[in-house]
Order: sequence, then structure tokens, then C-alpha cells
Amino acid sequence: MSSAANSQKYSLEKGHELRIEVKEDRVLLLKLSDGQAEVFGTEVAAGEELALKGQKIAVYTWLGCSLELIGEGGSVEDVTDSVYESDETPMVSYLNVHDGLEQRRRAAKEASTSNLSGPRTIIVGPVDAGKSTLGKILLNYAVRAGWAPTAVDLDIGQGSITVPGCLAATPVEAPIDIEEGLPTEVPLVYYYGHQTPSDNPDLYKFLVERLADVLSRRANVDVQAAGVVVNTMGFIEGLGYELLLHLIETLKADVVLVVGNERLYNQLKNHLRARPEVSVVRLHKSGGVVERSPGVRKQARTHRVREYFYGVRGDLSPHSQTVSFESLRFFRIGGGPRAPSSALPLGATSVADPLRVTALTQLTGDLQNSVVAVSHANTPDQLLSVSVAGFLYITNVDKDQRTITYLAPCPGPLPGKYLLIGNLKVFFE
Ligand SMILES: Nc1ncnc2c1ncn2[C@@H]1O[C@H](COP(=O)(O)OP(=O)(O)OP(=O)(O)O)[C@@H](O)[C@H]1O
Repeated sequence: MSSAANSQKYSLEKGHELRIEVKEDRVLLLKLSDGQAEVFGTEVAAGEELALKGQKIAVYTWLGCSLELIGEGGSVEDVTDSVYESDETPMVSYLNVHDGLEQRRRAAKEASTSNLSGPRTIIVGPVDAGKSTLGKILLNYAVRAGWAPTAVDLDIGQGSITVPGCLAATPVEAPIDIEEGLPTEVPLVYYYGHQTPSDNPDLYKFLVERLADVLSRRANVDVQAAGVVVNTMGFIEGLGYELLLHLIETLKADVVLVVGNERLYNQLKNHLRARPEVSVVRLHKSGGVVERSPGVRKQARTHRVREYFYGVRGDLSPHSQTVSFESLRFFRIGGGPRAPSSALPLGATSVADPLRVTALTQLTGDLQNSVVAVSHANTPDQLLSVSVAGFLYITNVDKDQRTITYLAPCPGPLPGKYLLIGNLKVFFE
């Protein structure tokens, strides 16, 4: 490593990675001076300056490279929490997984008339295991091999395709942008509206089934052969495990990658023993994965919603609009919070229907700071099962004037007349 003013130069040997944690709201510029380097499978172009804003990443090289880091508005130390080199990475095992998936894609393409699908890969593991990072690497390697795989994100707590609280899928046709993340132009999105599946597990399962159904009906041979890469939540105990089994079943997963948890690997391996068509593969967690506290996760959720409206680079201008409550039609799914069965009289079951669609008839201050989905539904009875077009953020509720002020990504009429609310709230500073 050598340094000058706000810049530092690194020379990485083949098979090494430089792990970089940029401070929240600070920017570090990354430049590849020589050789080959990639960030979670996306190749870094030589000479180009990448702006890493608050990101935690690793720059990996298969062949060796020289890099330059430049702190924006300060030294590299000022804008980062840590920068260090490591030669202990799971990249070779990740590449082996990619090779296995590649064989399945080719077999599916060759047998296109026999309805053989490409790999349906599900990545599971505890929180902070590096699941979404592995997903990005596998998607990128597939793209680099000429495929357009589908990214599916079922991690409602974070939201890598759209805002948190959603189940979403998107085709990945080009390497994932290092600064911007997964493509967001044409996602298929279902709004669950909560941050944890335990708020309404029946709805979560229902939406997984909807998404799986839509994905399985795509007729394009290349799209089917490219397969899907599914990212899941780190919720792996009790109900979380039950939901994992449900989605492995529903999405007809044939490759289950278990990252960083031997117990979960053995549980799933035993469970799926009778289904030899499903490969359960155990992978080590990378030592570079950065652990996030509940506070940091909450901040990341807010950040994600802000990015939806203002853009990753802050270059979008959302439109603020004040309308009467009566001009909007809000609906909620689920009959309110269900009492746990332990709180009910012996033998009784909860009467709240988790899939009931209810219109909001009274204006409540509770709507303030909510993220609300604009549904593609044409009638209220379609609200449960159709996808959503986009989101609004309620910035103000005026009960005296009976008005609502919301932020929309663009001006003009809304793309649908029915709005879905959940309990997802964020507070912009
Ligand atoms: N090798 C690495 N070096 C540096 N940072 C990394 C590395 N691998 C992953 N990270 C970072 O660690 C953080 C957590 O990783 P990731 O989001 O992949 O974990 P996860 O298991 O999907 O998390 P979740 O708990 O949200 O399900 C991310 O910010 C990611 O960019």
C-alpha cells in the first residue's frame, strides 16, 4: 500500500480481496489502475472512478490488480471505518457453485422442448451470513456467461429490488451496477407491508405462491433456462424454518445453498432426503460480511425508501401532492393483529382472517409516515392477488381538513386507484 494526501494505492495478489467499509453518508472513490478486479461478481472497468457511498464491499481479484482509493472530502481513513486485505475468501467455492448452475442451464436449454427448467436456486442462512452478496455474485456470473437470470428477493426486512416489505422479482440482463444495485426498471412486486413474516405468515405464504405461479408461467425458453436466484430472510428458527420449507416447495427449488449455519444445513438435508432432485449445498460465510445491529438495519430501511423516491444518487425529484382523503381508496389486508393462540381460551382459534381485504373508512393519523403501495388491481377483490405498480409515502395527515399529503416518484395521475397499507413506516430526518 502507498499513500498521498487523500489517496491510497493497493496492489492485490491473485485470489485476494480488499474489504472496504465506507462510513454512512461518506463517499470513497475506487479506481482500478491495472489488472482485473470485481465487486461481488461485477467487473470493475479499468480507469473508471466508482463512487462508493456508505457501502460495505470487497474488491476481489482472480488474477491480481492495482487499485487506488480516494477519499471524498477527506482522507481514506476519514471516510472509511476499515480497509483491509484478505486472502481467505469463499470465492472459489462460489465459483464451483456457479459452474454447477451453468451445467444445469445448458442442459435446460438443450432440452428446451421437454420443459426442463434451469436452476431454481434458493439461498438460506442466518442474518448477516452474506446471502444477498452470494446471490449477487451468482447472478453476475450467470450474466457474464450470457444468461439473463431472475433475481427474487423475499427478504422483506431490507428490500434489494424495491422498498422493504415486498416480495419482488426482476430480470438481471446486465452486471449489477456496483453503485446502484439490482435493476429496478421492470420488477414484479407484491406488497406484504410488514417487516417480519410473523406479522401475517398466511399473507406471506400466499404472496410467495402468487410470485411462484407468475414465474413458472413465463414461456421464454432462455428465461426459464437461466433460472432464478432467490434471496431469503435470516429468519430460520420455528416459524422461519416452516416458511423456508414452504418457499423451497412452492418455488420448486432444486438447489438450496445454506450459508454459514451447519445446523440449518443438516436440518434441511434431513428434511429433503426423500427428494433427491433437490441439492442441498453448504457454503462457508465470508469473514468479510459486516454484521448489522437492529438500529443499523432500521436506518438501512429508511435509506432504501428514501432511495426509491430520491434516487441512489439523490438525482430524482419526487412530487408532493395534497388531496382529500375521500379521493383515495385505502385498503388493508388481514384482520388486524391476531391474538397468539396461547392468549385464547382453550380450544378456541383466532377469528381474524389473515387474508381479509378491508377498506379504510376513517381517516386516521396513523397513516402518517406510512409507505403505501399503488395496486394494479381493477377491483378491490383483486387487491390480494395482483402485483403493485409503485409506492407513495404519506408525509402528512390533516384530520381537520381531511387531507393527505403524499410523495410520489413522479407527477401526474396515480397508476391505479386502490392503495394498500401495511404497518411499514419510516421517518426521514
Ligand atoms: N467479503 C466481504 N467484504 C466486505 N463486506 C462484505 C463482504 N461480504 C458481504 N459484505 C457486506 O456485508 C453486509 C452483509 O452482507 P449480506 O447483505 O450479503 O448479508 P445477508 O446474509 O444477506 O444479510 P441479512 O441479514 O440482511 O439477510 C453487506 O453490507 C455486504 O455488502
